[in-house]
Amino acid sequence: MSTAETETGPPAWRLLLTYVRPHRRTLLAGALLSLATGATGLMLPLVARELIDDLSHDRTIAGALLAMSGLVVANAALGGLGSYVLRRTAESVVLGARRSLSSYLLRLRITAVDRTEPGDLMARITSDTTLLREVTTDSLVGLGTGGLTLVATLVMMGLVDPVLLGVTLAVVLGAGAVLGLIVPPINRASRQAQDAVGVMGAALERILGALRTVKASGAEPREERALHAAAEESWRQSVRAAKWSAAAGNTAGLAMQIAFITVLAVGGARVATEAIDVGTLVAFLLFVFYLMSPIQQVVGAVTQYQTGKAALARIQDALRLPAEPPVRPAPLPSPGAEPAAVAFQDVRFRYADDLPYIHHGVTFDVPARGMTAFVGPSGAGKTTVFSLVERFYDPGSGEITLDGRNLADWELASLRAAIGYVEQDAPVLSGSLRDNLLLGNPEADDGALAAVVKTTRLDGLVARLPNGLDTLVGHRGTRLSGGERQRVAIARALLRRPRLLLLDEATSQLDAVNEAALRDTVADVARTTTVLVVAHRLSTVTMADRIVVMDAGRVRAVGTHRELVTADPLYAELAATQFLAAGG
Ligand SMILES: Nc1ncnc2c1ncn2[C@@H]1O[C@H](COP(=O)(O)OP(=O)(O)OP(=O)(O)O)[C@@H](O)[C@H]1O
Repeated sequence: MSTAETETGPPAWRLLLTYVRPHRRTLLAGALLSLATGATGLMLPLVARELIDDLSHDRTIAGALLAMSGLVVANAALGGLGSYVLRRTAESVVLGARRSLSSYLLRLRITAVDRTEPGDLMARITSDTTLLREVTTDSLVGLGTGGLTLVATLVMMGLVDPVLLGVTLAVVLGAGAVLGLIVPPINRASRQAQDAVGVMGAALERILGALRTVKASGAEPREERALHAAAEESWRQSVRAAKWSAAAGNTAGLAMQIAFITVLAVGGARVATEAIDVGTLVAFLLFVFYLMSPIQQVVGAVTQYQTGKAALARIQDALRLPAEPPVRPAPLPSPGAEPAAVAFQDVRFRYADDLPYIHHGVTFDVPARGMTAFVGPSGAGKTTVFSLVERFYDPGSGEITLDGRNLADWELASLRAAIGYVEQDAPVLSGSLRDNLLLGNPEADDGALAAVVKTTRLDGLVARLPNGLDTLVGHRGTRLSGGERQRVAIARALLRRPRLLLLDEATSQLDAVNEAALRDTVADVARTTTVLVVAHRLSTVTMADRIVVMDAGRVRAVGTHRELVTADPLYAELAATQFLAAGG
């Protein structure tokens, strides 16, 4: 996702408000506590003036001292409570953003996933959302409470001495103009720093996902350089943002010092001409001192918002990726449910508008029950057939039906609930063997689990493992062999009691004994379920009820093994080479 994508769409603050809205009451409570803290601070100069007045008129100062002590204690207590409430709210905002973003990412369409780096998406959930914490407390509350305190302080100053207020305002407004120039680069640098964190996440994911290959290829130094480059870019941009933030903070600090000195000089002259008394000057100077905090707060809010805005823009980019509608989980087929029929009618499909067509009018008809094998050279578009049946993608034209009903008319969850899908590279997720098997049907009871473990010949493995089904299989199932992963994937799909089983056969991985056993299992399943197999083995194909021969995105022949060997030269050639040469 490029930085340019942030230029469109609603402003970042609107997204921030969406996350903040559920917490508006606690945020308001925190803001009120902050204001109360500010108010107790504001009252101090007035009491100080009383104290000086009492001293100069030989009155007792006990009352004033007591009031000052009370105000100091109240200031500390309210301040502490306020900052806790605000921090807690900010964490809740982060939680809300993480929840909604992670739910959204789970619903991403596969087309969107094809175009993005998982590592970068991960950074958006982990790192970018974290930045919302400061935006909520520092920016929203800072701007609100700091702004109000600022106005209240200025009003008090105006009441004490309008002339000195004019002097103060002149200095403050001058500083404001300078700040207007300093702030925009903070946003740019922050966005680039966060983008670099995303690049780093993507590079990390790429390396850790294939660490064995990286090591075997001796690619560590190059990959290390790529990682370091991304980390350094983030550092460089963060330092740039820090430089501008520091300049902004110090401009505010400098403005206050100048205001202090100017007020001292002008106020001193006014005391000399008896326009005001010393107590008024001291009170005004204290107000200038108290002005420091809200001004710093407002400046901090504005600079902090630039970082938050950059993070919000990255979150917004992720939320603009195409996603599937939210689904209610659909019930799995009940035992003995009717098998499904599948048909493709003149389907044309390409993975993206700028890519060539993969299917150029694919047509076939698979009746309910039985086994249909898809064969053809590598890249013919066989796996793509399965992706379309699962509605990972939608066809450009033509019609795909399940039970005679267009896939687009199915509720996505019900459609997928009817299907068991075994991918070619048989993904296994980290966690236990049991977690992996139950992934598609968490309700399955121990009996069903044991039965499926037996039919997929995983029982020997389970008996050997130290913790049986509860043994952890490692990241992507690295603690299992390729053949075991394949069998786990098949068991997982079978446990769903699918009405349609899509089996993308692995090109190798199963030994002869297990292969024969699984063939029997699949043949068994095909008696009660519709089974589609992308076949790479002649042994699978010969037992199929029908074979669909695909080549370059078209169906060139349909028939049984016996028919096709004589009727279709490509099939005859594939069969002669046992599918291995072409199926690769
Ligand atoms: N997500 C994707 N984005 C873009 N192109 C893709 C994508 N997936 C597959 N392709 C392309 O689509 C074509 C068909 O792929 P497909 O996986 O359907 O072939 P296949 O017949 O199953 O091949 P094999 O027998 O090697 O598994 C290939 O040329 C591939 O490069």
